[in-house]
Amino acid sequence: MSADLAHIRQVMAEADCLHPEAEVEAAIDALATKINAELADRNPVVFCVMNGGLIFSGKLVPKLNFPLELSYLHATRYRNETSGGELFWKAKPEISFIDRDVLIIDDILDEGHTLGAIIDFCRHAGASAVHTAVLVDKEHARKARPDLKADFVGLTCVDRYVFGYGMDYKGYWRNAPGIYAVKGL
Ligand SMILES: O=P(O)(O)OC[C@H]1O[C@H](OP(=O)(O)OP(=O)(O)O)[C@H](O)[C@@H]1O
Ligand code: HPA
Repeated sequence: MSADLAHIRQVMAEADCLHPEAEVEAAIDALATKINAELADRNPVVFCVMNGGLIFSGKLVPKLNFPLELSYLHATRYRNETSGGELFWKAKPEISFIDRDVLIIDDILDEGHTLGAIIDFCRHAGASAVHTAVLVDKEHARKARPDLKADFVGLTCVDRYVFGYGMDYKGYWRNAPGIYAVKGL
């Protein structure tokens, strides 16, 4: 079904900006500094989690100043909806990472089902260490594994449905240049 573009435009017009572009860019800079300090000698395989991780990865990876290999994987459980379902692998990693450090880059750690499943997959597939970077960690008490934290977190956000910087509202506004919360959600 095609999207109602008037509704999509209205969502942007009415959204609350939680983190403007300059703040997000500063957070990405700070994350890069930390990752450069911690992973410089690890020769990692870096995986962008599509689709949401695309913008964040594109901004972060060029700021990493050490040798790495870059690829992608695609696991999804929201499928353009605003609540999650079962995790579905659209693309498993193709590049080998046996006995390698892996760095997973995703846009948001919400309930954590997605990141948890990706970490499990990478460990079972032979990664020697799995590091995780998320642009946003959403603060609430519904985490699938309360002990699961991302190693590198750019920003936190309140418990609302957010979009921008790769995160979508019904497939749209991944291009929004800041992190916005949908009115009423
Ligand atoms: O912590 P969770 O509650 O599991 O949610 C976080 C995941 O949900 C989103 O992906 P989505 O399933 O929407 O796929 P997409 O990236 O292709 O939009 C987001 O990009 C994370 O990967
Ligand atoms: O708040 C969110 N926004 C966009 N995508 C998401 N995936 C999980 N939570 C969210």
